[in-house]
Amino acid sequence: MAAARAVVPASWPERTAGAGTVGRMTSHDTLHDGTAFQDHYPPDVAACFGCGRLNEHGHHLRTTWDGEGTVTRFTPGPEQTAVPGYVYGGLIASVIDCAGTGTAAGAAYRAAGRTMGDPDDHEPPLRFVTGRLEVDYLAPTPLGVELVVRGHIDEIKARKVVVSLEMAAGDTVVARGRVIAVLMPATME
Ligand SMILES: CCCCCCCC(=O)SCCNC(=O)CCNC(=O)[C@H](O)C(C)(C)COP(=O)(O)OP(=O)(O)OC[C@H]1O[C@@H](n2cnc3c(N)ncnc32)[C@H](O)[C@@H]1OP(=O)(O)O
Repeated sequence: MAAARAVVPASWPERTAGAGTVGRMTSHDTLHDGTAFQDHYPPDVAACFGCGRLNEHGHHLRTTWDGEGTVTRFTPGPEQTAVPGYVYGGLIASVIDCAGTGTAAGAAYRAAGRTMGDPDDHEPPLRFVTGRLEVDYLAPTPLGVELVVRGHIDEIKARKVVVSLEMAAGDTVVARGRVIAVLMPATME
């Protein structure tokens, strides 16, 4: 356990709602302009295969606020087949993963009273990686249908955000997941 490696501003804990609490909407929260959290990732962490806008081969997953929660939408192509007509489970996990880490980043900025992409914000970026990913596959996921993942922030601490997620294909909930997102350690820079 090496808290000293955390890339987190000294002011962070005092500016959150408090360790162990669920983040709430604040008056500082202005990221409701249609841009996605991933649109504002610094270039050095914008190459993720799932959500990096700079990865030309990736999925370019984008997560936005939807009220107090978040939403991520993705329509798998036919190359994402598991068995004919149905989506590969690893892809489903990937979508939940990046929806979770994206939600964590958005929630952390919101809790800190910061706005992602604010050019006047010179504090260190809050970058989250996956510490734990859980996925329950509840129903076969049809190809050719937009998948809608809704994220809910369960817990925010200084170095950790826990997000629960639900994926639907049309009216059918096909998967549920949970992501424990942890501030990216300096060793990954
Ligand atoms: C930046 C955006 C890029 C896009 C990211 C897309 C998602 C990804 O694919 S990321 C790549 C996959 N993930 C990785 O490679 C991460 C590899 N793992 C690591 O670097 C470390 O183990 C890391 C950072 C997860 C945790 O580091 P560590 O120093 O152990 O964290 P630490 O400070 O002790 O723990 C912080 C909190 O997280 C919890 N935690 C850490 N790891 C885990 C885990 N595996 N399971 C559950 N909880 C965990 C701790 O219990 C602690 O919680 P609490 O405060 O409640 O006690």
